[in-house]
Amino acid sequence: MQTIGVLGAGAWGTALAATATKAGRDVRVWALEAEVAEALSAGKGNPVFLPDIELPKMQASSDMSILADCEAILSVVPAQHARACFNQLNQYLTPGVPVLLCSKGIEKNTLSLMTDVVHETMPKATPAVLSGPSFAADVARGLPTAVTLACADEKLGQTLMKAIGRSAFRPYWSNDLIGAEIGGAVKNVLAIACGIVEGLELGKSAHAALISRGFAEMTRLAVAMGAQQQTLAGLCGLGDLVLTCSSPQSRNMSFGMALGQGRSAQDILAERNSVTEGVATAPALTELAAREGVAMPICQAVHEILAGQKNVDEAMTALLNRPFKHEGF
Ligand SMILES: NC(=O)c1ccc[n+]([C@@H]2O[C@H](COP(=O)([O-])OP(=O)(O)OC[C@H]3O[C@@H](n4cnc5c(N)ncnc54)[C@H](O)[C@@H]3O)[C@@H](O)[C@H]2O)c1
Ligand SMILES: O=P(O)(O)OC[C@H](O)CO
Repeated sequence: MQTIGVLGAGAWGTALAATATKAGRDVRVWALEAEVAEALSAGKGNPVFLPDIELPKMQASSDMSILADCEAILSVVPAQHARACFNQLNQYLTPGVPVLLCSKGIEKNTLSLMTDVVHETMPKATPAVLSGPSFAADVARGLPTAVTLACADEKLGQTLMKAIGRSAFRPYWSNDLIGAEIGGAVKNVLAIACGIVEGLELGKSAHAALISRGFAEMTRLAVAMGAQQQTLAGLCGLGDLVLTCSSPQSRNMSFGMALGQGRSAQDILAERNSVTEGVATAPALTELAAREGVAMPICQAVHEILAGQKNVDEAMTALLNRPFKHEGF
């Protein structure tokens, strides 16, 4: 597998394109913004979404036909834009081509996971999922991490791992696509909650308790949707949850911190050109949890705050006054 297409040149698409280039692949990048495509093609990095990081030169275009006939596609557009992009991408795919889903979110209103969106828009494609603890800036700088690469077919999974893996970017194979998707989507909402706890200065004990109970929520939903429990204990679940809930380098966590400090969601988002996936995923997750009959009180509290149904203090008081119960998933 030599020719790799990358759909989306935000911070993560750019970092993955750089990784695959360093791994020796022939990489082609589709960027929505012409200025990003021009800068990447000229070897000037990505001044919009990954400024001040030196990157290898790569072929890029804002014309999606650049992805025609690639042997694999990495999809790295924000979850709420995936469907529109896939509708356009479909015409350029060869039958059976793997589409490795690297974004972390659930589609609003339809409650579709990204694999569902692939099935509905690109029936020729074979979906796979890449998820795990990985800040784009770290990966683009060549700092080491490990991620889950979930693919139903182990042989195809191995081929994809060899195509994009390097010593500093270590994929581990799993056959559990649903587990990998749910882990990545839910951790973003939980990171907003952790940020709120941090912004309210509730202390590190509260922070750790929230991560642990959040992990129980994530696992409950994933298992109810057919995932394997052990997947959530891996890189795409606990691994990414710990990373995203631990550092203001996370957009979701820093968004939550600002909310906890009393700022409005609208004001915080207006200052950003980057995506904060947990914001759109929170309402979708609340609906999905209700549909599956799964209790997700922390994620629901985030949704209630974002929907203006409760302020942060009211949401926190409600969480702390839930009935005592048996621990566990
Ligand atoms: N940045 C990270 O560290 C990181 C790591 C792992 C996963 N992810 C996931 O990758 C996905 C992309 O995030 P990112 O950080 O690369 O993005 P980003 O915040 O750096 O950039 C925003 C992206 O959204 C794109 N965009 C905006 N409007 C669009 C539209 N109408 N159609 C298509 N694309 C549009 C922009 O072109 C750009 O690529 C998200 O799901 C995120 O959760 C990000
Ligand atoms: O900056 P965030 O919160 O979107 O998190 C980035 C990655 O998903 C961390 O693995």
